[in-house]
Amino acid sequence: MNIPMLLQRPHQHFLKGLLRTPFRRYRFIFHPSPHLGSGILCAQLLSSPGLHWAKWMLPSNGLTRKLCLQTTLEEHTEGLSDKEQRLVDKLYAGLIQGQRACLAEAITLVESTHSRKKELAQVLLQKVLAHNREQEKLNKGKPLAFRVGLSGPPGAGKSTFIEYFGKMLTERGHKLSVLAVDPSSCTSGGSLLGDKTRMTELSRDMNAYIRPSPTRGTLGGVTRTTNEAILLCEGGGYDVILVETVGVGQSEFAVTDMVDMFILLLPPAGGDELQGIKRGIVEMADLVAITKSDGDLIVPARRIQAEYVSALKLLRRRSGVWRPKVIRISARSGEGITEMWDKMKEFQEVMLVSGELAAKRQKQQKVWMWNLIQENVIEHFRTHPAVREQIPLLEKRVLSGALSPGLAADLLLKAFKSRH
Ligand SMILES: Nc1nc2c(ncn2[C@@H]2O[C@H](COP(=O)(O)OP(=O)(O)OP(=O)(O)O)[C@@H](O)[C@H]2O)c(=O)[nH]1
Repeated sequence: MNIPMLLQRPHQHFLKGLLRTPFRRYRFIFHPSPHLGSGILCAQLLSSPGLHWAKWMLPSNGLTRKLCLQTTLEEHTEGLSDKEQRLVDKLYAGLIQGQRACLAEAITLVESTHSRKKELAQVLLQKVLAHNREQEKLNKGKPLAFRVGLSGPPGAGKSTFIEYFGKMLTERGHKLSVLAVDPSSCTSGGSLLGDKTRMTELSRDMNAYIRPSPTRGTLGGVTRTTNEAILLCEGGGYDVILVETVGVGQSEFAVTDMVDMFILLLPPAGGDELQGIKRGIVEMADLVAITKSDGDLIVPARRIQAEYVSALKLLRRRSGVWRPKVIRISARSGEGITEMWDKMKEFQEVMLVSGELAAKRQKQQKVWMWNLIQENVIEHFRTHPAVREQIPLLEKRVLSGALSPGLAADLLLKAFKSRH
């Protein structure tokens, strides 16, 4: 049902009352008078928990804008069929009881590109988030899981390390989940990262959950689903979450925005082999571990360690309480791995006590939100009818040099704004 409404300044108190009513089933069309404080109104509308659909009539030029499409858990739940409700309830119950099959199905739901499934995933996520918040309160505000990013060039020894490290953690009573981010799998359609065959023993361990990278979507899409998968794993009681990424491209940078601690694994190899490692990513590392420090490789491992110790000294400090460390490990002999875990726990502790961890997570939430907005806005722009039809021609003219890129961008933006 559509309910047209004229709002004027004296009616603001009426609006406040209205915002408290359960008007989920209605559609509201607001006609504010020109002098009405529209900013205040917008803010009130957007913060209204039940608002599902509203149209904003701009009286000056008659333009109709969809002001907001804000959906809430309550509304989603209301709109679910019995079958959908049963699915969400089943996944939620199974997930928080620690059933791996339910966690796997929940992550598949989050990764789905089907619009209805995406909605169901959001309902489930909201429930899991509420559960996680509750648990965190019981945990005296301490985060439920230690989120660790792990990156390194191909062949650095990541999977061998995860297998050893993961077994050590589960033997100590931890629950570990390994999530992979590999944007190359989006184009190639297949991924080895996080592949169970790479970590045969760990994948059989009931206290470990290994999830390969989704093979569809953009890097933005993959990071979104990985972020959501982290929350689901936390709901499932996993207290250590490793996010593994291959050391090429932008994926490691994306991962640093999802985790509490970022670890770089480097093989004891010369400069040539390490060229694939972007300098910037070394700067992001909280811990650098030189792998394969055993047998004949101990000597080169020591050399690389010394090189990185000096290199890190020159870098600007990112934390007031933690200095990045460089250690040597071997997943074959096990050397250095217990010490590595000790260092990781030390990092977590100092970051927690100093408040840097909470600040970092807050900042990450904001980055995550803006990344999603950025991706959606660009998509919206590209698919806008007025823009879409002009893109091929303008691109051609830019390529031939007949039009400057700046002017082409201006023209497209103008087309976007004029028929928005
Ligand atoms: N000597 C020695 N060799 C190792 C160690 N860890 C891994 N390797 C070897 O290094 C090679 C690469 O190891 P992986 O664990 O597959 O490396 P990765 O980084 O997962 O490689 P990608 O799957 O290509 O990303 C294998 O041949 C391993 O046997 C170690 O601690 N010591």
